[in-house]
Amino acid sequence: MTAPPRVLTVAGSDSGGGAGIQADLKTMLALGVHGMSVLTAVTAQNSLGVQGAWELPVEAVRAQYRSVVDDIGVQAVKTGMLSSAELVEAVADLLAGTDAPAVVDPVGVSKHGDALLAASALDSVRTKLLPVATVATPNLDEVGQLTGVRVGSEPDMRRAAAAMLEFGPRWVVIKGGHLSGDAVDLLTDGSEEHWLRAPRQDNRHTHGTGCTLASAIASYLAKGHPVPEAVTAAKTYVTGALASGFALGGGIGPVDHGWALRRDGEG
Ligand SMILES: Nc1ncnc2c1ncn2[C@@H]1O[C@H](COP(=O)(O)OP(=O)(O)O)[C@@H](O)[C@H]1O
Ligand SMILES: Cc1ncc(COP(=O)(O)O)c(N)n1
Repeated sequence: MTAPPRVLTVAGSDSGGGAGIQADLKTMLALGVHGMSVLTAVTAQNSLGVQGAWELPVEAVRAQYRSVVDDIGVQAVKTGMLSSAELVEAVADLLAGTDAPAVVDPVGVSKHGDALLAASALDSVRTKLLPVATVATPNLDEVGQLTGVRVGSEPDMRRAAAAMLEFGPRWVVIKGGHLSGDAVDLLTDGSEEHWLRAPRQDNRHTHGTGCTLASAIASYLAKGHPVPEAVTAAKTYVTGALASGFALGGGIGPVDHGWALRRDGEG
């Protein structure tokens, strides 16, 4: 068998298995690419929230990245929780020296409102990380934190996208998941505009949606799809995963990463 495309996630661990590295690797398996990971932080996390978080030393992050990229090679990289300014800057430097598209999910806070990025790291995200992103995928809270643009409606998403593009990513996806009505995301590079619309799933088990979307984009890019096709296919994957998200624990359960594998009616 020939090797599948290789995708690397640089992100934090979610012990509950719904978001972070665990969501990324499950998404990659479901989409038929070889998933690899550089761990940036460990969280004690479950359906109720984040009970603790511990960052890895910057040398440990650099060493994992070099081990993977120098031997195995990557066709796409996805970044998630980066925790501190020091880690943001180290990862931005590593991405700048890698010849593969980078999907940057500028993770700020968890669904429960727990901080996953220090406030002091925001400036490094703006000036170091976003300029090396092929696609940036902020949610509305992250857009607010990074640009100051508050999005309350679809027209505001255009202004938010323009403000994000000023930091230098090639493309931006403004995720409208937190608005009401249809789940609408705006993908743009400043000249093309693609509105990606899916019916809102009436399901509170949405833990990991952002990580899943970004990893799916990276997986489709690694398979050779251009950005608009990759983001459209990733939106279809996350919508299906959300539709069959399930209860686990006493709070917000995970999306179902395996839904696309079970479409043929198996177990
Ligand atoms: N209830 C929902 N129904 C359908 N799609 C949703 C729903 N909530 C979020 N999404 C979609 O999931 C993806 C992740 O968005 P969002 O939940 O806003 O990100 P994050 O996890 O970073 O907060 C987006 O494509 C968004 O439109
Ligand atoms: C380690 C880690 N990384 C990212 C998220 C964000 O995921 P979500 O916004 O879906 O809660 C998370 N909760 N934990």
